[in-house]
Amino acid sequence: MTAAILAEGVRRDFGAVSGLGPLDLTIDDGEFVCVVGPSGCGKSTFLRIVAGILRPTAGEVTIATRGDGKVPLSMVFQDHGIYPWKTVEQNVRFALEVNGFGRAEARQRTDHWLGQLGLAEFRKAYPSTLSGGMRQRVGIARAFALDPEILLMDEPFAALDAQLRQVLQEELLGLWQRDRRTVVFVTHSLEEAILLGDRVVVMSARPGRVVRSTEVPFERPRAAAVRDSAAFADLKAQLWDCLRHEVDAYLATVSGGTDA
Ligand SMILES: Nc1ncnc2c1ncn2[C@@H]1O[C@H](COP(=O)(O)OP(=O)(O)OP(=O)(O)O)[C@@H](O)[C@H]1O
Repeated sequence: MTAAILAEGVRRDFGAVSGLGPLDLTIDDGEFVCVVGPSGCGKSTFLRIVAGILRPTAGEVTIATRGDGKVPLSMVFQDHGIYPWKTVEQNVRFALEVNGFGRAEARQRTDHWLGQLGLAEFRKAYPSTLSGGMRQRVGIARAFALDPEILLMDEPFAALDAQLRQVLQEELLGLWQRDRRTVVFVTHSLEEAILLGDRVVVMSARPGRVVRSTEVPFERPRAAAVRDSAAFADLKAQLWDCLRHEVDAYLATVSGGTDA
């Protein structure tokens, strides 16, 4: 299998602060990888480097796509990343049109995804009039509508209520099972990571490196009920053992006030 994303020795410093790495990670074409790690370890920084919106201080990320989609790569940001001066509908349609979708297809995809995300009746609303969770749904609708070959998601469901989160997790699983796009999904929830991912990557405390990479053994298609199995609980406990060590390291730096 070919690598869709190959990260080699990727580091990013912010002034005197080492934000990330060196990080090495290979993500296969069509693989769904979930990334967990303590707060501030560099998860968003890594995604932004993969997305090409931030340069690494050292190292390299190589992206290889199949070329069978109109959009090679798209990202759902933690802070929504939507335009405040465009309506909900315009935010989604504009992204499609600038990425080469014709007007009719852009309209059809916009309608479909606004409907899927419960935003149809808010299509004419401006983002400032929406709740944080709704703004996040606009960002998700836009990314899903683009159907990119590589989808980068930075805690996309964190601001949503539990029910909507579950609906969208299942929607994302369904989409992925149909098209096998490459997905890199950052989350604070181990449960979400195990439910969705082919693999869970645990990052160290800042500057984040990969400390564990574990295949998720549950068969696809996967439903939310897999969460109730003993094997799920067991895997979650194993990953938490590893993650807790890194969270403790992070807490020690915060309470010690060190910056190294
Ligand atoms: N523009 C910036 N200027 C200065 N420091 C930055 C900048 N962006 C990120 N950092 C620092 O780099 C480190 C990694 O940040 P990043 O946001 O990637 O972490 P994260 O793992 O995504 O955090 P969280 O889980 O809290 O969202 C943090 O210590 C952060 O403060």
